[in-house]
Amino acid sequence: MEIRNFIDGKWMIDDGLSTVPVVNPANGEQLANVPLSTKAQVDEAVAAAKKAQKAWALVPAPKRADFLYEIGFKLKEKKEYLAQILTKEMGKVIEEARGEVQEGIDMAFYMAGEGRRLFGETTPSELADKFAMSVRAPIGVVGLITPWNFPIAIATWKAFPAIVSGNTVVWKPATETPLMAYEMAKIFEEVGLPEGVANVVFGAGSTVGTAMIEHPDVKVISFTGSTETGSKVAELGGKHLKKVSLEMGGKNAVIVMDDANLQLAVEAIIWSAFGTAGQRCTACSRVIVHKDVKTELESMLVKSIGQLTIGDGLDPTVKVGPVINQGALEKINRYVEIGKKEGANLLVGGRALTAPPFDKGYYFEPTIFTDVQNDMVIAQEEIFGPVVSIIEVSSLEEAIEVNNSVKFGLSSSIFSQDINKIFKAQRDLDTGIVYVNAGTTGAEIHLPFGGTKGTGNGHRDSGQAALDVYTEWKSIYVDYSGKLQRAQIDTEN
Ligand SMILES: NC(=O)C1=CN([C@@H]2O[C@H](COP(=O)(O)OP(=O)(O)OC[C@H]3O[C@@H](n4cnc5c(N)ncnc54)[C@H](OP(=O)(O)O)[C@@H]3O)[C@@H](O)[C@H]2O)C=CC1
Ligand SMILES: O=C(O)CCC(=O)C(=O)O
Repeated sequence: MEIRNFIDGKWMIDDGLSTVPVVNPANGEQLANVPLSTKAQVDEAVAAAKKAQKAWALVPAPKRADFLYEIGFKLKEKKEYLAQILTKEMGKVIEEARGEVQEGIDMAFYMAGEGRRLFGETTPSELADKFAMSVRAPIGVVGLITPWNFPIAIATWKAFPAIVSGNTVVWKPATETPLMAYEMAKIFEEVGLPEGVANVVFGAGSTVGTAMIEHPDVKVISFTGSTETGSKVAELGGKHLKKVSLEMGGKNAVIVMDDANLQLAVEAIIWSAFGTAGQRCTACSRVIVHKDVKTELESMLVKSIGQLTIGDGLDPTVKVGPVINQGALEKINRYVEIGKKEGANLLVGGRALTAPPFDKGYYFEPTIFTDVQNDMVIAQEEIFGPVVSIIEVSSLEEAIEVNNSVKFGLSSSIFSQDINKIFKAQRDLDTGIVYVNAGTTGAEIHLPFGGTKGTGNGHRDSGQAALDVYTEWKSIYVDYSGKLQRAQIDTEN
């Protein structure tokens, strides 16, 4: 199958472009070819988006929202079909793929609801016969750059709030996982979204992403990906005075206190560390455990890991699928070797699986290191694979300090039954998301999603907060006194 760019409501025939294969990480099967677009396609897409934007902004927001409802219904109708493709291109197990498509459906309906809200403010004026209000105004053409680990959900977190608030979008999906974007473009076409409102341009980040950021008609860049790439995006965006929203890496921890329900903590750690083979920015990659329960927690974790089936995510009995590609496998392996050299003890796992039936895909055993010191590389850097470090602490204060000592600030979690400890922790943990008696993953789409420090730059995806990325506040004063009333004139003296 040849994937095509979707620009101005049309499928482009870019015969001159080179292509790269899209590969199923579970078994090496070639699924499609994706074009490597150039600046020329970006220019075309941005021109189409710019042309469409003025008219789109004048469509009443509830009518814009009607398209999102239609998109939501289509996603629902195609949920199983899309989930199967998602598992094939990205590797996550089918129940997680269904969950991801569901996030897209939820986001479509949630943001469609915004078409009848998009609340502004009215306030009293200082002056008589004067009305004061503020409204959200669209910004223009928005560029979206998305990663491979959530190839549909993250795009919906960005595209839907942008579209409902009157912007038009140019979306560059990750080259590794273009099929979800291709399917989404088909849905844009099927629901009759006006030409140019949503455009999809496939290709390498260094070419297509850069061309989008540098384009003078792209006013906002919304990026999710690694901290390394995000900082390049911010630098280039800053140079071109773009509004840039960044969601980047994480080094998330589950804190297990001495009074925790250990069974619950174990289930949460297993799910949030090894779900999606650890390739979530919210994945648990550190367990910060109170010394009094460390040994018991470790033996429960080892027992639980033994029950995880590894394999092709399309098999419903499989709990841990492959990682995305050979490069990821090698990166995870490197970190495991570093951990061993640093003196951490390998409790379980630690190897890539290369013998049949795993030899055609990219599989890594769920891995736990224990006796990890907080300053070790494996305790500080994002590994983005199924590897967890256990760090022992003696108090809640120490647990919070360890949690906060990394350069990232996305998600954290505490297991305790003591309300005082829980409230202290939710106040002092410095991440954008805090879970209590639950793992570090599983964000809901109607709350802000994002993090502090090296994870973000102050913006958020999802929830009402996402609207702040795609709108400008406009304050409007209407004077109906019929005379010139001068504000800011002090008449008292
Ligand atoms: N905080 C959050 O919300 C989330 C963060 N992440 C983070 O994303 C990372 C994994 O995703 P991954 O795709 O590898 O991340 P990358 O940063 O490599 O890529 C993300 C996107 O940026 C593009 N890109 C690459 N280079 C540039 C560039 N110079 N200019 C503009 N765009 C560029 C990529 O394109 P291409 O690859 O096609 O070349 C891709 O579409 C992890 O670090 C993870 O923590 C993931 C999900 C959520
Ligand atoms: O697990 C979650 O809450 C969402 C994770 C996510 O979006 C990501 O890892 O990219």
